Amino acid sequence: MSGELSPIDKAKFVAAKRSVDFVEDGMRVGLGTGSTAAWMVRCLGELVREDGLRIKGVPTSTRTAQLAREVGIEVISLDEAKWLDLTIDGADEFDSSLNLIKGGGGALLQEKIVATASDQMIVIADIGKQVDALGAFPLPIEVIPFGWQTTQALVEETLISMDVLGRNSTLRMNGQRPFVTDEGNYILDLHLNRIGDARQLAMVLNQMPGVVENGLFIDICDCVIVGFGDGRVEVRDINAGTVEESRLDFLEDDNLFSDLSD
Ligand SMILES: O=C[C@H](O)[C@H](O)[C@H](O)COP(=O)(O)O
Repeated sequence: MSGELSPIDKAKFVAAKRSVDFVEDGMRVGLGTGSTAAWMVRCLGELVREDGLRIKGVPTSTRTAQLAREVGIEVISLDEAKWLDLTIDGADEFDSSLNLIKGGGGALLQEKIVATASDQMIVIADIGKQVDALGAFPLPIEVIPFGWQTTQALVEETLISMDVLGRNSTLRMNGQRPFVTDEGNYILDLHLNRIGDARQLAMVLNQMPGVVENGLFIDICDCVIVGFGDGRVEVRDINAGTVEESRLDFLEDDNLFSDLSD
């Protein structure tokens, strides 16, 4: 039951639950990837099945596509949708300007394409993801497998010359083999500790041959919904400059939450 869930899981759940209030009938919705986004997909599925909500979902990974179909959401490709009303996704870090690090689950490339093709991007996160400066979470960059070590050396040399990085990047592994993204690429995690100029870093990284995309999301997120372990939720809208607080008191009664807690 719900009592067995950690405060972080409760925080993720309440942020996800609040986010589906922003989904309206007929919308084309980008569906993020990760543990927080998975709660959101389940909450949306419940609305589809029980309230007759009609939406089309564009998943950002094969994992999310599978979950969305399982819970009853109609899945279409981004090319079928062409443009999206809203994307809801998790994040590994967010700062006060709502710039993000994403890609802890390796889905940054599709996530960035989908979020950029949306009228609005809402991030859902537990309060532990909030930082003063991005970079404590290792910054993922997606690289082409061909010559990846040469790309890694180029990245490191360039960042050392910018005083951003010591020789400290790692190839993400899946057991004994490199982790492979949905697009067939590898991930390098850059251990930066603190990123001074995230906008400049994002541009420099994407200019390097072999780098497909980086996990910095600059000026893409419009709103973050922050969940707390006690059921409190804050909706922070960067464009409106507003913070709306509420509390979800349903934790013990919520069917979906109880089901997932078992
Ligand atoms: O590649 C993965 C995504 O960027 C996730 O949204 C991010 O890693 C956050 O995941 P979680 O909600 O599991 O912390």
